[in-house]
Amino acid sequence: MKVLVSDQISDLGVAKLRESVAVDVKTDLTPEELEQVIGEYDALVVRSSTKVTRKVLENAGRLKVVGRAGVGVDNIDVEAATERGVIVINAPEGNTISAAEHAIAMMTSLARNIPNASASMKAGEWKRSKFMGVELYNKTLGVVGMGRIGSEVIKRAQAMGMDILAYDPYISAERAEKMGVTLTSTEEIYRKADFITMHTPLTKATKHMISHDELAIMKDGVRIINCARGGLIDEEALYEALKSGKVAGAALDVFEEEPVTCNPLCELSNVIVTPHLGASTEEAQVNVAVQVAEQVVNALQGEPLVSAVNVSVIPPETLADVKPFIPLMKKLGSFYTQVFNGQVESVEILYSGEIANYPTTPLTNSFLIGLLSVILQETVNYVNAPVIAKQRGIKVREVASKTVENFTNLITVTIKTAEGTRTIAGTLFNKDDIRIVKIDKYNIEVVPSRYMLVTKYMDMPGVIGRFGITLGESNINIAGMQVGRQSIGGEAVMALQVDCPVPEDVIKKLEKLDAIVSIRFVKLD
Ligand SMILES: NC(=O)C1=CN([C@@H]2O[C@H](COP(=O)(O)OP(=O)(O)OC[C@H]3O[C@@H](n4cnc5c(N)ncnc54)[C@H](O)[C@@H]3O)[C@@H](O)[C@H]2O)C=CC1
Ligand SMILES: O=C(O)C(=O)COP(=O)(O)O
Repeated sequence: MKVLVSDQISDLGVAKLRESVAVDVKTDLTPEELEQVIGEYDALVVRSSTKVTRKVLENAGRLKVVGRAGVGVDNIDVEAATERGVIVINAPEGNTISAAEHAIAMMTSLARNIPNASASMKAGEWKRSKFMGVELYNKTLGVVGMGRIGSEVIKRAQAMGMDILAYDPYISAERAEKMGVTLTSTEEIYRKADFITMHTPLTKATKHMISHDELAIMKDGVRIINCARGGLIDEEALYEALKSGKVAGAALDVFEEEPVTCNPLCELSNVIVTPHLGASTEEAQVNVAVQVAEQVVNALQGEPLVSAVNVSVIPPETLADVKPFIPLMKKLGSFYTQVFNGQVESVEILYSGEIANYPTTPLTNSFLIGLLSVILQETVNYVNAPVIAKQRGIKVREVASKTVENFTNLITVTIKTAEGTRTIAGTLFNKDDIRIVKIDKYNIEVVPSRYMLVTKYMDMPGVIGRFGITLGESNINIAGMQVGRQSIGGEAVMALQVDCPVPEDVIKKLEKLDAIVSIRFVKLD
């Protein structure tokens, strides 16, 4: 496995990657050079500078994961990545404090004219009256976006005695109340706030959320801080409002086009600027680089993820409880496809017992990976498994039940096919010991192994003996055996663990034995 790091990240992150994979660090590639070399890599690690476009992804035949050492993924074409089954991972928490502190630093600097006053004094001047400031105390701060960074900004602003008005359509009133914040509309923020700070991602919905109309209703002399993304504010409209004095000042860390070479906003004396430094602290850079490196390695190794943006992830607090079920689900899916025939129409997965308390979508996707990997040449992973299932018209449904008999947890999969309905169920003994406990109507206790023979036969004396002798004559060692039947003399199922693959001619010999109904060779990874 080979990873390309195309933006400057902490050495500790690179070292973490190198523990498991080969790493090339190339931070000065042009977009064209990136398109040329990306085909050699299994993973790409970026910050905000590298643009991971559809074209880059089209050239990335081996790419499995893009890791963003930071929060915003607006420089990555996530839709194109998802279509190609490329996982996009970010490090959402590592730079929260740094970005929040930067926003506060920008607000205080703006209120007290610190950058201009400093530049003036360094130029040999002593002009006290020119740099009259305003207090933050008792002023109203409008916070647009009350996620991780917005919330940390709020705590710090409250400590400075500011009144907060916040807007975030995806935050509950209860959470806002706990933080001592009034949730309101953007309009009220624009009409009432003395300072406005932006903390939403840049999306189609948030692009230019502040433009001429919004600026027009703002308080005269409002001050605006943007340490989120340049595109949230229409820069031309802001320029006019700053020029006219409607907006007294702006503190900008981010710009519509980066890197900035000749942005007119930089020429205005009531604007203070920093070159996208919100996450540029020693602490944040170590945090995000190490976090993303761990996640990229996990993604390459098919391990569960805690912070992917285009995959349902297992929240870190439940990871230890949910993770052991992933191999069970992959094996159930793979086992199903190898044992049963018929075009799959729908899959219903019933999660019963303790597991019903956890987020189960990653487990459902693990089942789909197992189910689809056997029949498809393309790599099936957590990103494209649900997409492929949908494309093939397979309806997938999850059901949860907290009650279950005989087991602590039981996962029962019911599959409707053109040839009838099939059932397969599995569980874990002692936390991670996988068992398939139901195959269709038969209760059985199968230990899934690398090579298996799953046989339906008529339950009568001598069948199992002759089966064993035939395998022995072909030099195939039996490692274990489980049987399940509903009634004496009726149809029964036998699962045999064998030590090596069973060749086709041996299967043919076995099929010819008396009382054998069907035989399937199963290989589980
Ligand atoms: N300047 C810098 O170096 C940095 C900039 N950022 C930027 O800050 C943004 C926010 O980061 P976090 O707080 O960590 O993300 P987050 O995901 O924790 O919070 C974003 C919040 O925005 C809200 N939101 C989404 N759409 C909205 C809308 N239309 N109106 C109002 N609120 C909306 C979400 O509900 C969420 O609560 C990132 O997306 C990134 O673009 C992040 C880190 C560093
Ligand atoms: O994490 C983010 O969203 C940031 O904006 C930080 O960007 P950077 O990694 O410093 O280029």
